[in-house]
Amino acid sequence: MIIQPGKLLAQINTPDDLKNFSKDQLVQICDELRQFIVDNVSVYGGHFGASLGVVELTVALHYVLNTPDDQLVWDVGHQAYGHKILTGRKEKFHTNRIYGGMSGFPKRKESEYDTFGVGHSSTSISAALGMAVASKYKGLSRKQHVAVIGDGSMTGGMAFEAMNHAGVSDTNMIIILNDNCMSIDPNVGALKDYLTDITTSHTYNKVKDEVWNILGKFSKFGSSAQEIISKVEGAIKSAVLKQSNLFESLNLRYFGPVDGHDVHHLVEVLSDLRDIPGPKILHCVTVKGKGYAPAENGNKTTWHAPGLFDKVTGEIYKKTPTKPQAPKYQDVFGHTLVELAKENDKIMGITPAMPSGSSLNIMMKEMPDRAFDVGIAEQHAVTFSAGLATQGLIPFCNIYSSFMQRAYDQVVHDVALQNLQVVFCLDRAGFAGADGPTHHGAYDIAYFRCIPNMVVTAPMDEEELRNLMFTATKFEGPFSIRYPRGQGVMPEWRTPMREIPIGQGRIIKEGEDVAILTIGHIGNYAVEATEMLVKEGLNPAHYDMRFVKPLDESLLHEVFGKFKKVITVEDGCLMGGFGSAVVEWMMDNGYQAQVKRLGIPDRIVEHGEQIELHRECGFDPEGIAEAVRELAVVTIR
Ligand SMILES: Cc1ncc(C[n+]2csc(CCOP(=O)(O)OP(=O)(O)O)c2C)c(N)n1
Ligand SMILES: CC(=O)[C@@H](O)[C@H](O)COP(=O)(O)O
Ligand SMILES: [Mg+2]
Repeated sequence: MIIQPGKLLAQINTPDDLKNFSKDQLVQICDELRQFIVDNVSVYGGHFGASLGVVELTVALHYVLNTPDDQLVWDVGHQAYGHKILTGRKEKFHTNRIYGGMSGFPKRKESEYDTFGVGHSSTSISAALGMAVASKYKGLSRKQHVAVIGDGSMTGGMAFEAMNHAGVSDTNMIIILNDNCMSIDPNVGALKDYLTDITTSHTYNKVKDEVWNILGKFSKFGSSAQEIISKVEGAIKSAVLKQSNLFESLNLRYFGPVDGHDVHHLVEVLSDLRDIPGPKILHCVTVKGKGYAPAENGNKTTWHAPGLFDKVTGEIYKKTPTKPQAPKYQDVFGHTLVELAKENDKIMGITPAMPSGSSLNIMMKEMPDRAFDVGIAEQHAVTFSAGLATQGLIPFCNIYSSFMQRAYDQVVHDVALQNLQVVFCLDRAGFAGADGPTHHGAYDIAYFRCIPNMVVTAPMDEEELRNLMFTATKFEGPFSIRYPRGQGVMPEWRTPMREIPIGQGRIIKEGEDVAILTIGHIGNYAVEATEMLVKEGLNPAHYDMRFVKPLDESLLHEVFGKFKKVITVEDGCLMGGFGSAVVEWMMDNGYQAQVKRLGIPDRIVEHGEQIELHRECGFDPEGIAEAVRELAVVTIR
């Protein structure tokens, strides 16, 4: 079903088309753009509240700027649906995040208007600054560079590293701080309080408006007039604000706060700012979910990415299961951590800005002094955990596999080198699904298993997850547990917990001719595959290795002693992953076997449902079965 846009939006395929409309028509264009997003996301899914919140900003930016020549970088990119629709992708917007369709995030290969590939937060200022410095170097002095960054993303350290550099760069750059007081969950930390302070300070805002008026009038009178105004403005601002303005202290001229839903005012402000040289920041106050009542007034976390919903009633569709459902792994983690923490007062919980996504919010609610949302700050989350561990506490640091890439040095330098007891729970390991390659947790097995001291594990089901979490509390060193996005397999998951000997795998099914070695949840596909194969008269064995590091050596002696044909299966990158570990072990121990490794190949795998991506990469149940069939008939050369 292709959804029809409103009358004006129908005439807009590029920002040049937008510029053909009068300023007075922009309000209607915003309404139609918002409606088009509601119509599509309610039926096809995707991120929601963030895009609604920047509709006016998006229209104003493309109206004022000369994109794609002027360069616009969206932070994270989950708010860029309006941008995509206005820049040539309205017709295919219904394929958003669907296998083979357009990406849910800006992507350079998708459009020349997508200046930078995004998905992970807090990169926009660095990227836009790089572009701005390049323009300056090339003598393109009129070109503008804009980074649009949310208040949540502004809590990421990279954003501050970039502002520190931008402040001394003398480049044409506007940072737009889209402040809606929300990350996915409510935003946290002292910066959030600081921004609220500015937004609500009446005295400051009154003076600011007056300064702005003067500035607006004189901004076109050349650089010496601007310099004087800038000094006056700076003096007034710091006299008025209790503390000096954070951004001004970093040499970024601060403008705002402005109403991010007043498209006319935004057009004026952006037109003025475009003519002011140097790095500057515009503080826009917006409402996440703006213009769609259930999202604007309801639970903003739910409406961040609500799934499909009835756009008229605002009812979010939930599947009504006919039989008891297995829980999500994240919920098993969340409840189990509380259970463990009740028994062991050393246990603490840490998440960098994903309390709902990781289910650490369960512990945050029950034990607020022992569970922390530290903002979008993966590096800090890891080193903060390391600090806790030095004091004899046992931090469970829960980070999505792909976001953990940010904190690699902290894992090595701050945790592993000191052999500290930090438990890393890597959620969303394996293919993330519709979020695509920026979010796939493809590399963690490879990048963790090469770190000395690190134990690397993956549970095949809920019971195993609980056992591994329990085991981690007894192990005095770094311990990682990876599990995927989505449901497990055990509706009755509250099993008693037991300690698993470090490095011990298990046999799932005896067999002959071919052995399948799996790691983690994907082992359930191997169970399906072996059931299919048995019906066909084949009888492969199946082992769930549980540990990538240390590997279960006695089990491997048994496997390679008995089988000359082995298949490894992992929902992780083939290069350097679990299969590689098995082959290395085989070589080191003098065995010879034909080994077929199944997993994520050495290329970028795009977005789609997890099962579609598993199929594409040949490790869905049928793919595993086919690999066994092929191997069963081939003899070693
Ligand atoms: C490095 C990293 N950590 C976590 C996330 C998950 N994440 C995506 S959007 C988001 C909240 C961003 O908040 P903000 O920038 O204020 O944007 P808003 O949704 O409020 O518009 C988070 C935590 C991410 N994309 N990247
Ligand atoms: C944009 C972003 O990074 C998050 O919103 C992410 O899409 C959340 O993923 P989950 O839905 O798996 O929690
Ligand atoms: Mg926000």
